[in-house]
Amino acid sequence: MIMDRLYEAAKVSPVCVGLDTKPGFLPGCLAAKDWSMGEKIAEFNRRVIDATADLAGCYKVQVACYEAMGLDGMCAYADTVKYVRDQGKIVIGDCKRGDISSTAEQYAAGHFTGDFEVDILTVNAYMGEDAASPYYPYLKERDKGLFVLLHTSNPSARDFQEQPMAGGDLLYEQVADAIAAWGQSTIGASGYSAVGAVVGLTYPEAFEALQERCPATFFLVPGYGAQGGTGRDIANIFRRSRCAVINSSRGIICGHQGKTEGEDFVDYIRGKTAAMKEDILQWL
Ligand SMILES: O=C(O)c1cc(=O)[nH]c(=O)n1[C@@H]1O[C@H](COP(=O)(O)O)[C@@H](O)[C@H]1O
Repeated sequence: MIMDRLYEAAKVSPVCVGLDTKPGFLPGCLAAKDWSMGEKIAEFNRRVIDATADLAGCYKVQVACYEAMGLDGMCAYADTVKYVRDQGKIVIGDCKRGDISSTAEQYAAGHFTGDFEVDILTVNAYMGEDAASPYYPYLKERDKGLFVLLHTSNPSARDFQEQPMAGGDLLYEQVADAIAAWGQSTIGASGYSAVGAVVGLTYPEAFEALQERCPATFFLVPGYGAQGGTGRDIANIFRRSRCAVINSSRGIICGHQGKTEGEDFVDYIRGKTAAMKEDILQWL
């Protein structure tokens, strides 16, 4: 089961390297190549993956960065997710899809099979369960997983997600219970279900309460680094349970900026990945 694999990988390293690769992040040595932008970005990603594979628990590829470049960018996306899987590593497609069921069925087919096949997909289920259920058949039949948006990392997360509901719970607390229920029939040997949740590291108190409330939910936790989260923010949770992977994108893949334009750019990116792993594990 995919969350069992992710849990085992995360015990070795909870670092999720975020491949939110934008043209401005390329070092001069790649930017100068006589290739399409998509080809340069795919090569950058391959080199980052090669340089960090022994330090990273998994990778997350943010589709927006590739969609913004049109067909050339989507070829880079396809190349990148395939390359991660070919290395035997787990890849999360960060697409945050959410739509009525007949459309969600198409998103599920598009991201769990074919050119864009990933292991785990981020989905937005604030439309309700029928925005998530079309993905369920793939969880058991193709060993796929979901990370459902729960309490996001952005400052405006409070606008709606923290609104009180009739029974006294906040909206995101009700969503947490729903995510736990949706995953109930897919709980694997590690005790986690194939339906995980996204919780921002920028709200550590909410995260601690959610972990206690949902012990069978595995978490994708963005917000480390560029958004201000640190290893200390996850320490209390990781002392109880290794129930999460922590994503950093800009904080890792921009590690070379201002330092080098040369082929050694990967050394800086590797250094950032190692430092993040150490920063998280030092508290355990
Ligand atoms: O689903 C996500 O990964 C996500 C959810 C969330 O609440 N906040 C959040 O930042 N993300 C994603 O995590 C990544 C964070 O990037 P950095 O801030 O550069 O580390 C981006 O790909 C975001 O789209």
